[in-house]
Amino acid sequence: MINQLQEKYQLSLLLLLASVAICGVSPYVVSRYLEGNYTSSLIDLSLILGIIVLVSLAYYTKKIRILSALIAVFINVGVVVVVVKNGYDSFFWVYPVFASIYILLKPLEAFIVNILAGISLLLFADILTFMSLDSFIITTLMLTMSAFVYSNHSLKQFRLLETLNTIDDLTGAFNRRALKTDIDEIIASSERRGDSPLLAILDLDYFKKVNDEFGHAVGDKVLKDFVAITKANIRKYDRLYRFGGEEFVLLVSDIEGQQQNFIDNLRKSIKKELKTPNNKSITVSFGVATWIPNTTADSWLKRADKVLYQAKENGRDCAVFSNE
Ligand SMILES: Nc1nc2c(ncn2[C@@H]2O[C@H](COP(=O)(O)OP(=O)(O)OP(=O)(O)O)[C@@H](O)[C@H]2O)c(=O)[nH]1
Repeated sequence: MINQLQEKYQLSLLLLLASVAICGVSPYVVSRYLEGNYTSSLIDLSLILGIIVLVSLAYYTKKIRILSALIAVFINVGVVVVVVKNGYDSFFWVYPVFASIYILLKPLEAFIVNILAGISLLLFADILTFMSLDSFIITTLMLTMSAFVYSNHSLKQFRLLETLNTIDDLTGAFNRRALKTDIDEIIASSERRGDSPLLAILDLDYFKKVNDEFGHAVGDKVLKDFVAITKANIRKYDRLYRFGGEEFVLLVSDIEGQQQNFIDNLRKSIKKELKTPNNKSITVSFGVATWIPNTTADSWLKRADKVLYQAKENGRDCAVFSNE
């Protein structure tokens, strides 16, 4: 979920960057060709074509992070080459290129890439023949540092947005929206790699009684405690989602051969640690369905829900595995 949001955002920025590069650099390809400056025209043309190819690859392969990094290096090398070749005439391209690196990389990475490009300019281009060293250092540093601050701030805002979009604010578990995306991803990766994930629906037993006896605020705290205990007893890559009310979904990535033990241990840990204010154990019923070929998000949830019903019928505080 988180990645998908970021992916879409990054992809739209890449498309914007490609459009700006085409509109901004194309006139120079033509004018330099007409002036007889064929090498510069060819360098500009290569820059445009390279950006188009890399952005198209990002669009079709969705390997956005690595291709963004390649584009960043490509355009920074490009601008150094252009300034080495054309000197003062092309120097001012340094500023928009340095700023656009922040679209492509994380703030610190962009900062480092820009510093390296700045050093390369000093080493390989004759910029000190038309500007002083202080002017070069101060103007490029001011630009890259302002872009760093802005980009860092945007990154923080983006992360906050991701959290608001994917986390249940009462319990801190992932929300239903995140579940939908993650189930689709886990199904796709199981089909590709033959993993054995499982999906379990966890439903607190007699939770209404907790609310009735101790009040809604205590009920809320029990839900939060349940999430904290469950998270502490699952592995790093397993994820817990609030499905609604006192019902949660657990997605366990790859657990071939240990499903029964894993679920039993989790159920027992919750029973041991989750308590009412008068120290009575709160138990949980589990409906568990392992991934099988041709599973869809819907059919997976339905299989788990069906056996959850059986677990409740069997007297609760137990786990039933689907054999469908
Ligand atoms: N405190 C609190 N209660 C909630 C929340 N969401 C749902 N509930 C309560 O959860 C209770 C669910 O009750 P039931 O569906 O009857 O389930 P149960 O009492 O756990 O019984 P079984 O599932 O059959 O064992 C209801 O009383 C809801 O009001 C919440 O966010 N906070």
